[in-house]
Amino acid sequence: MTALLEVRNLTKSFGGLKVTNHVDLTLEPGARMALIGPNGAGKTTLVNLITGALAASGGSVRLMGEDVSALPEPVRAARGLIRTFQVTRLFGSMTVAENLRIGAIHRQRRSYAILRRTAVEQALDEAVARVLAQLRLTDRADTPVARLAYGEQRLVELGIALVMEPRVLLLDEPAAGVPQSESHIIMDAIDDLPEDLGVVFIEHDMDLVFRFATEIVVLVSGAVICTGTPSEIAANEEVRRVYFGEAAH
Ligand SMILES: Nc1ncnc2c1ncn2[C@@H]1O[C@H](COP(=O)(O)OP(=O)(O)OP(=O)(O)O)[C@@H](O)[C@H]1O
Repeated sequence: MTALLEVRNLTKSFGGLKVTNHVDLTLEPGARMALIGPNGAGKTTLVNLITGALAASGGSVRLMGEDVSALPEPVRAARGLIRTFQVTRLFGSMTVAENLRIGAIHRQRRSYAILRRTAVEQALDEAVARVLAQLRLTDRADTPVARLAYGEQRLVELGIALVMEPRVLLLDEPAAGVPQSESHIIMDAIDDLPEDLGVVFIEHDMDLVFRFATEIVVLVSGAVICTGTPSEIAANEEVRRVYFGEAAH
């Protein structure tokens, strides 16, 4: 089976500072991969290199077997490499459905070009309705985003990514800023995503990581120090020492 995403030897330097150091990652369909590491470990930079927001100094990114390393960010997005941001970027005065429609229009450009106008409108409505239902936001469709609780705003942000029909979804701290009592709503939504999708998420809350990840990648000083299942990572001495700050015995 071809991996959804294959990152090989990815490297990035800012001047003399190597912030991504020969990183290898493989994401299979259905994976929920958590990217963890101390502040400044290079997690966001790695996501930016994968999406093409930042140009790599070396290495390659393959999406469903195809080398996309030389492609700009919008072209990678059009092929299904979609990301969300640490801080929400929504249109507060517009409704939930209108925000999702913007994502749907981006998607439309890539595949509805041959349809008639009414068919396009219908396809947009259907795509928005599908994602609203998937995220249990249907009853919020006509509410301006600024009136939603922050946790729901983050769900809308996830919705915009979903309406673009990702094959690989990269989430930069999807539950950041959401009260802990509500963060499971977002993680449950991620957990419920279609089986054939691959998800990479940056998360600092270890409870969420160990509850939702199928695979964990530990990044320290730009390099992957360990990759494994949650139980393998929990048992790894080096991770406990370097990342969780436990004294070596
Ligand atoms: N544009 C830039 N120019 C110079 N250095 C940068 C730039 N962007 C990031 N860095 C540096 O790269 C390193 C990694 O930053 P990055 O934001 O990727 O880490 P992170 O693991 O996502 O951190 P956090 O958990 O705090 O979000 C840091 O030392 C940061 O200062």
